[in-house]
Amino acid sequence: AQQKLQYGAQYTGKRTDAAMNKWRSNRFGQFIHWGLYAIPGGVWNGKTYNYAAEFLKSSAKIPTSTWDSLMYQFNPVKFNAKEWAKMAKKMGAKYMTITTKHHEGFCLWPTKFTEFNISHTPYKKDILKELVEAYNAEGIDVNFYYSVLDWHHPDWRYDIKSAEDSIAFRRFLKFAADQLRELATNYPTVKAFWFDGTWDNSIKKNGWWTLEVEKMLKEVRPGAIVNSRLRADDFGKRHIDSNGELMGDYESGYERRLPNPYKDLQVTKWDWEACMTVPENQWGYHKDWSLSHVKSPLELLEMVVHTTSMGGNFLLNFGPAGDGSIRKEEQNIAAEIGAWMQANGHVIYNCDYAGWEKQDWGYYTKQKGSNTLNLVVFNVPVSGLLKIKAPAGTRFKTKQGLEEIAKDQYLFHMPIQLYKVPQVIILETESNSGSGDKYQ
Ligand SMILES: C[C@@H]1N[C@@H](c2cn(-c3ccccc3)nn2)[C@H](O)[C@@H]1O
Repeated sequence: AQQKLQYGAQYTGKRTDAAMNKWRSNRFGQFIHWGLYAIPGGVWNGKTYNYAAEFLKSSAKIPTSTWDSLMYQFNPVKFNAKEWAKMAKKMGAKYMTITTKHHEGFCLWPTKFTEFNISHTPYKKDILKELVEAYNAEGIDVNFYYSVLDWHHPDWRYDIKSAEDSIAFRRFLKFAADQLRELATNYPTVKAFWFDGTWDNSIKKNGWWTLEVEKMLKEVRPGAIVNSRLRADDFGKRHIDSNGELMGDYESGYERRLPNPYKDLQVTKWDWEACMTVPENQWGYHKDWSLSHVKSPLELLEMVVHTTSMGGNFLLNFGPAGDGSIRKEEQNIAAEIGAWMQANGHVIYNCDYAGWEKQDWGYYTKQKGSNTLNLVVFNVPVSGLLKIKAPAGTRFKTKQGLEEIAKDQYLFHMPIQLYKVPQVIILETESNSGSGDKYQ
C-alpha cells in the first residue's frame, strides 16, 4: 500500500520541460573519467593491477598521504580542451559528463572547500572551466559527475555507528552540499548532475540530505537534472522509493550493462541512461588494455542504437591519460562511431522507443512525434528477409521492398550483399494506423 514518504519521489512520470526534453533528445554522450588515478594508470611500484584503474589506491593498498601526493605531479602538458571537444563533436556526442571529483576526493576545479584540488597542482588552472567552455563552444551540453564517497575527506563515513560518526558525517554532508552549490553556481551552463558513491549505509541513513541536495541544485540552477543514484528515501531505499516510484529525474542503474530489449521493457516508462566502459571494467586511464576485451566501435555503436530503441541515453566512457592525451583506441572509436552518426544520427537524436516487437535483425527507433519507423539492421538474415510484426491495423505508405505475408506480418527484402556497417531502413506508416503503445 502507498505510504507517506518525506524523502521519496517528488513527482511521477517523465519530465516534459524544455531542459529535460533536450537532455532526452541528446541520446548519446561522452563520459570522461579524469583524475590523479590517470597518472599511475593501474601500475604501482612496477606491478600492474588488473582491477579498475580508478580503484588503484585500494587495490594496491596505497596510504592516503602517498596517494594524495600525486596532486603535486598532476601536470597534463598534452591537455587541450578544444581538441577533446572537437573529437567529441566528431563522434556525434551531444553531451559530456565529467568527473568533477571521483572517489579519491581530488577536485578538478579550484573549490573553496578543500585544498585537495587543481589549483594546488603544477597545472594550477581550472580544468573544469576549460572543459565546460570548450564543449559548450562545440554546442555540446556539459553535465557534472560528483562522487559523494570521498576517500580523502576525514569526515567521510561508510556507516554511522556512533555519536562521533554522526557528528563527523554531518560535517561531511555540509562539505558536499557546499561543493555542489559551488559547482551549480560557478558553472551556470551545467545541465545535469550525475551522482555516484551513494550506496553506503551512511547515505542510506540520510535520505533527507539527498532530497535537500536535489532541491538546492534545482533552486540554484532551474531546470537542472539529477540522476536517481543520488537518492535514498525515508527507509534507505535507493533509485526507486518504497512506493515503487522513481526518484530523481532519470534512472541511472545501468552501469556496464544494458536492459534486455525483450524482458526489460518497463524502462520505456521513464527516462534512463546507461554508462559503458570500452574495456571490461576500466573508467580511469589504465596503461595496459590487453588485460580484458576492448569493445570495438561496432559493438559500442550497437549499444547506442539498443539504448535509443528502449528510450534511454547512452554515456560512453573515455579515460584520458595523466598527460592529457587521448589513447589511440578511443580516438578510433570516436572517428568510427562519428562517421556512422554523421550519416545516420537522425535515427538516434530525438528518437525513442517505437513500441514495436523487437526482431533478431536489430532495433526499431522512432523520431519523436513522427510516423516514420526507423529499422537499424545489425544482423542481416541469410535469407535477406527482415521479419516485421506490426501493431494491429498498421498501414504502410512505404511499398518498396515490403511484402505482406499475413495480418500485420511483413517481410522486408534486403539486397543480399556484404554489409560492413548497420543498415538503416525508413518505413513510412499512415498517421492514424497501428496501436503503437501495444507493447508498453
Ligand atoms: C560510474 C562508475 N562507478 C564507479 C564505481 C563502481 N563501483 C563498484 C564497486 C564494486 C562493485 C561494483 C561497482 N564503485 N564505484 C566507477 O569508478 C565509475 O565511476
